[in-house]
Amino acid sequence: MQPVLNVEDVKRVEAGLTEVGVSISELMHRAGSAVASEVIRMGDLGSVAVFCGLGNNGGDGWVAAETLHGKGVAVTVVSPVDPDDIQGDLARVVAKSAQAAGVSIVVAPPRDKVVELLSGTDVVVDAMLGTGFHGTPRAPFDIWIACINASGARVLSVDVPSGLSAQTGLADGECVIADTTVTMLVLKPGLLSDSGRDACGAIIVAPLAEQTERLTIEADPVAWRADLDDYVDVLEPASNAVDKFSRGSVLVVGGSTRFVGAPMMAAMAAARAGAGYVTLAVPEPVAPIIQARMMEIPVLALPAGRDGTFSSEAIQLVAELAEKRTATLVGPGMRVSSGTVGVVSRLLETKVPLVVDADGLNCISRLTSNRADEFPELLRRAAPLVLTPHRRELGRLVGLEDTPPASLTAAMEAARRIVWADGGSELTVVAKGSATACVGVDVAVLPKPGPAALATAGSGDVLGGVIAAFLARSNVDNEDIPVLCSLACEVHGYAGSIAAERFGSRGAMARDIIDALGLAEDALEEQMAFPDSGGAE
Ligand SMILES: NC(=O)C1=CN([C@@H]2O[C@H](COP(=O)(O)OP(=O)(O)OC[C@H]3O[C@@H](n4cnc5c(N)ncnc54)[C@H](OP(=O)(O)O)[C@@H]3O)[C@@H](O)[C@H]2O)[C@@H](O)CC1
Ligand SMILES: Nc1ncnc2c1ncn2[C@@H]1O[C@H](COP(=O)(O)OP(=O)(O)O)[C@@H](O)[C@H]1O
Ligand SMILES: [K+]
Repeated sequence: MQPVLNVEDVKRVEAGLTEVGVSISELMHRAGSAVASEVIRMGDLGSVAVFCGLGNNGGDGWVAAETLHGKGVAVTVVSPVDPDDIQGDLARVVAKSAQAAGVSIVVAPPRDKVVELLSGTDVVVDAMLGTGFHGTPRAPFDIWIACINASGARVLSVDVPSGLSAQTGLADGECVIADTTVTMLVLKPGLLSDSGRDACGAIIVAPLAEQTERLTIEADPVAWRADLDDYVDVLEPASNAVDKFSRGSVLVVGGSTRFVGAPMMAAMAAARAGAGYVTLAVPEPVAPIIQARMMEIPVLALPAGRDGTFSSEAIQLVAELAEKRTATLVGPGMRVSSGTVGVVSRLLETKVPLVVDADGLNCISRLTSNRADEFPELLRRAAPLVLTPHRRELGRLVGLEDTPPASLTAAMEAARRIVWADGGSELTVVAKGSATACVGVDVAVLPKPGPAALATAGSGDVLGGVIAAFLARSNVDNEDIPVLCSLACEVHGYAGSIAAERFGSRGAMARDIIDALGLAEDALEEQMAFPDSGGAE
């Protein structure tokens, strides 16, 4: 797994490196030379334009420009001010050095000059704004960013695309859309989430020093990005000596007269994700409709109230059904009523692995008056418990119903309030979004995010089914459940890619993701076994 550090903690690595004798100036030289190497690797370098800002991000750009110039590349630096007028000492020194070496410099060009320069440029190095960026890009950078994005040149961003927050992944104004981002020392969360996913292109981490890895771990990574080989041990190896029960049995509890599709999708997804036996428990009025559409999955009709949701008579029956299965998923399409709240709280008392999704989560919010983090005894149990909220559901769980988490880091923070209050390794919160974090008490694991095709109604029900199937199929220790959930997210994401290929990136529906799950898992397993064979990136 690769560590991800909050931007403020990157400073601790920087300080640690200074203590072992690697100065900031030395780091800047190494950063600039890492950028230059990557530019050269990009090839076809007729001419390169390096757009520099006034801080150390700009300093990296000046070093890269001088290095490229020294290798005979035609390079022009675009700077808002003359090197002598750069305020920061470090950046001024490297800018003057580049100037003395004969690098061509254009100072404060008007927009039409920038456009003209870009029209003859093959590669742009974006060294305007780095981790010191805050707010909205001011002139001239706002103009330069727009011109660069419109230019069609290949773009390499230094540390982070200018205009993007390396911490939140949000961009208040326009940000550079890069083909490649060479980020210094370590991954930062904003590169992996929200607008960062579109802006960064391929991300290359330049560690800059051999001590970086140790110092990064000492600086307490906010999350770990999973690699395929991290998943090798979390699922049981394939065997022919199985029957349908030993392959894992899943109970899906959900549905109401208002929502019939959600529990069906979750149950189908659990079956496609390899559970040998899936049973669906739904309120009695909708059971015949659902059974008529489900061939492989038995549907159990449980007592319902006049509102079309589970009634209190269903509570004990559901618990007894769950105790006979390897894992249970509760929530899809269930609505919030006194009966469904009772079902969820009773299931939490059982001894079986449990996934709570959708209205199951809203039942927990109802039970705790939106403060799940203040009632840890409700969630504390011996068997695994996985909550799968999207950001609005997560907000409702922790008193942020009016201001749900708006970034990956905010979502991880909200999820941590729940898991840290609980304190046990049985609980994992899968904080879903355009980037998802699987947050346990000791670690937050970031799966490789799937395509935007996943943003379609029912896609969350599918993920709930996959996680339940994986819990049913796996024997991992509680500590490894965040990794197991991360694998479930990657299978879901890969299935989204297959569905998008088949039905179009905008046409894929949740049912298509379900149908691709089995192929997606096979393909991922193949990539795990033969990591160098390529496959979907
Ligand atoms: N960490 C490390 O070990 C290493 C870090 N390194 C590099 O240092 C970078 C961080 O450098 P940094 O701290 O100087 O900040 P940086 O991103 O250049 O920005 C500051 C400048 O931007 C300006 N500015 C801010 N907001 C703005 C806005 N909205 N619109 C316009 N301007 C705005 C701000 O102006 P101010 O707000 O102060 O008026 C100031 O002039 C980091 O990303 C990496 O590339 C490497 O050298 C090697 C090792
Ligand atoms: N832009 C996106 N890129 C990648 N994955 C996404 C994106 N938007 C949503 N997802 C994923 O799709 C799923 C949507 O879940 P959810 O919001 O619960 O949907 P629903 O309630 O409609 O079933 C989650 O797994 C989420 O991580
Ligand atoms: K930048």
